[in-house]
Amino acid sequence: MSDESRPFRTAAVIPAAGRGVRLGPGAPKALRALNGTPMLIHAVRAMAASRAVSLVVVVAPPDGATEVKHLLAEHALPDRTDFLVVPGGESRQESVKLGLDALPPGFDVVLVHDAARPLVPVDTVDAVIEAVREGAPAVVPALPLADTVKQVEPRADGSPEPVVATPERARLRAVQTPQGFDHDTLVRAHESVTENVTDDAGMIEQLGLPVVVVPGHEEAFKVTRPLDLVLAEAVLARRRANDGF
Ligand SMILES: Nc1ccn([C@@H]2O[C@H](COP(=O)(O)OP(=O)(O)OP(=O)(O)O)[C@@H](O)[C@H]2O)c(=O)n1
Ligand SMILES: C[C@](O)(CO)[C@H](O)COP(=O)(O)O
Repeated sequence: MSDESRPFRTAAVIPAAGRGVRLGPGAPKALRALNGTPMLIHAVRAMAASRAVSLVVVVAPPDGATEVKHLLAEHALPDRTDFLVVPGGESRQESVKLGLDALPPGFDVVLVHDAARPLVPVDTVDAVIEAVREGAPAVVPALPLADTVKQVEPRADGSPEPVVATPERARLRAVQTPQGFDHDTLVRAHESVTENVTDDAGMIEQLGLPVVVVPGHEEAFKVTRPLDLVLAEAVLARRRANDGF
């Protein structure tokens, strides 16, 4: 974390190297269009919308770095933000690590944000950054669950899975991105945790360090399956109607 003699510097790493298998056949998910603009560009704009974010590192599909550089050059983005593009890896975890490795020195706060969450509002981004600046080593935006969740015993043979527990719903949260971190803590986590995790905050938990939650936002949902594309287009249409955006 920075000392008090200089301001915090914040960078965002956007893992965008996934195929999007659950979305169905087509281009890599981050390059597919929402309202005519690639999902990745929406996600980049969402990070650059925060005045605190001075660098965005895009982790591109392994063979797509040149195409992503062209996309960044072709679309309007804030002048105050710098951009870097690096090729990604086999897993989300590996892609985030490659993005972290590309960060120049001098950043105190790092956001990790899925390209697949293109519509996160800037207030959520700023709330995450603020909580890290106030001293939390790791911060996640999250929402309470609408569904009851059952823990099951998976069955390889396809037979009905037995329920083994019903966690108390009031204590569960659905976690979104951007997740925010003290830079050195996140780097240490990516260097030392070898188990597969589904989010970066999970690595911080494995180091035994605290992770705190700030309110997430319903528009920060992840585009995973085809129906999510319908919802994303509807959110953009509502924004256009409300803001002329
Ligand atoms: N090797 C990978 C895999 C995923 N991601 C990124 O991690 C984010 C969250 O992953 P997810 O939504 O699961 O995307 P995919 O892995 O593309 O989806 P699927 O599992 O359906 O293939 C996405 O922005 C995705 O591009 C990545 O950078 N590198
Ligand atoms: C990081 C994440 O978006 C938090 O909810 C999520 O864990 C990514 O999971 P995925 O299975 O790689 O989409």
